[in-house]
Amino acid sequence: MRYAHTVDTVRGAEGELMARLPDGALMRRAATGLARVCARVLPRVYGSRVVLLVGGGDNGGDALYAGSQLASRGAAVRALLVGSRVHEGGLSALRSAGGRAVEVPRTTEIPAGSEAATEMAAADLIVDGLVGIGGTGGLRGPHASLAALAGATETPTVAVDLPSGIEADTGAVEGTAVRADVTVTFGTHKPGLLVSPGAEHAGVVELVDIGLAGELPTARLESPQAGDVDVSLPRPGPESTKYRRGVLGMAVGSDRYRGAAVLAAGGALRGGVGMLRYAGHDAVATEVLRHWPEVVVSVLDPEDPLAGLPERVDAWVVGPGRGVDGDAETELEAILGSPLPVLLDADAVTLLGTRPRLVRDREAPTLLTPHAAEMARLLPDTSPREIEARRLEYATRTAEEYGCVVLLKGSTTVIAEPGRPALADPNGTSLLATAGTGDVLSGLVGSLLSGGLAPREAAMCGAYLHGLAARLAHDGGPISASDLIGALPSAIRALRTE
Ligand SMILES: NC(=O)C1=CN([C@@H]2O[C@H](COP(=O)(O)OP(=O)(O)OC[C@H]3O[C@@H](n4cnc5c(N)ncnc54)[C@H](O)[C@@H]3O)[C@@H](O)[C@H]2O)[C@@H](O)CC1
Ligand SMILES: [K+]
Repeated sequence: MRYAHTVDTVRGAEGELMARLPDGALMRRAATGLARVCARVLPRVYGSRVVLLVGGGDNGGDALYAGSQLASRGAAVRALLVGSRVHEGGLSALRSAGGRAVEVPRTTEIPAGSEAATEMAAADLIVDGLVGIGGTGGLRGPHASLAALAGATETPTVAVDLPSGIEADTGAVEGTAVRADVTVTFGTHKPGLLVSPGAEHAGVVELVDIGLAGELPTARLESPQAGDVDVSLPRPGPESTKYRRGVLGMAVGSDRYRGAAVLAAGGALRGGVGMLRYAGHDAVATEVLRHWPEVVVSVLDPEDPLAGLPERVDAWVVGPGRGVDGDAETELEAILGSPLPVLLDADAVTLLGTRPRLVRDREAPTLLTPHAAEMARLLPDTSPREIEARRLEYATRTAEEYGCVVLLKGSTTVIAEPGRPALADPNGTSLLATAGTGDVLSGLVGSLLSGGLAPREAAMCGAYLHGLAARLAHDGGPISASDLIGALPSAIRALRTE
């Protein structure tokens, strides 16, 4: 698991630790770790050209001290100072090691042809020490234009603590932000490094141990790795039967949207469900059976659909392609009235927007899996764009307001449960941005719910495997939701070799 803590928590922990250590010890640890990573990124340190972007705070101080270490190993290091002040200790260390520093004029626009821009383009490495956890709001003045000019070069870029311009606690990006190839972060991850859009600016994230672990409380956010999914995933043992492995009920798809049912069923079957009981009208049920003969189908009578819903199941998936008419609403109400775990996706989430009490008043485990537009129907005062910009915040808010577990789909899948650390899936990929992948996810996560996992863990494992399957299915061209189903078994197998 990767753990991330908010700025306030990091500052508190650093304060405790600093009180017991000699002055400057933490910054020395941070700068040494940073210099080590920079040396790995450079083809060779001796003779290389390094440009430091240095803001007025301790983030700039880290860059200056690391720069001094590279300079003492023979790199030509030049610092561009943009803050209204500069870390004096760092600056004198750089100068003593033979590095040079120039003040950048504090005009807002630094032109593309300026000396600073030319130097960045010609360098072997840019080190971004503009702002770290002390940054507030979008980058201002020369900070913004240096970040933009750095982004216009091909020069490898290492960000100090976090890419300047991303909000440490949320991953929100307002305006220009540095795009790093590698981010060297200190003591613990910051949420913004694990959640998009911030995560997309961070590149490979390297954590430098500065001795903070003992001072840190429970994380705000966790990001599962292959081993975490591997230990949580239910696997059949010698005593398993189809019933013990879990029976999933599925009220998904309609005569109009038959594909949703076929895809969700595929996700459940390849996710390892013991038995899948599908309920739907004749045409869609026939289609499911044609694709997956192993499914046990209940054909619903249009005159009395509730009577045909299967009873002996361990969990339910409801919603994708099911519609939002009166029948769909009555069915949703009936299923939520059971004491079983229920996953609500797509149309079921839309219906919930008009009947929030259906979940708010429910005590049994409930998991919602909306994308941003569906989530916006649950939080009428917001918009999909706002949700995408602040995923962690809105997933957490929805979980709290509805009193259930929420998996917010998209660039970074975020999972929130009241009172528990949120989870950020590390496997997000734009390969998944194609119709039907959400249906596969609902079936996959449903199979894990029926196998006995709690909603948060089922969502964590499902999201991880879903992204991994997309990557494994990808051989250079686009993939479709059906390819994803085929790759799920390899994704489960790959957990042990990742
Ligand atoms: N506190 C500690 O014990 C340690 C801190 N370290 C470093 O210190 C950093 C935090 O340092 P600071 O608290 O000095 O803060 P920062 O260096 O992150 O930023 C503060 C400076 O940036 C300016 N600024 C803030 N937002 C801006 C914006 N949007 N546009 C332009 N300028 C902006 C401020 O005016 C101030 O000069 C960490 O990220 C890390 O790199 C490390 O050395 C490890 C130890
Ligand atoms: K930075």
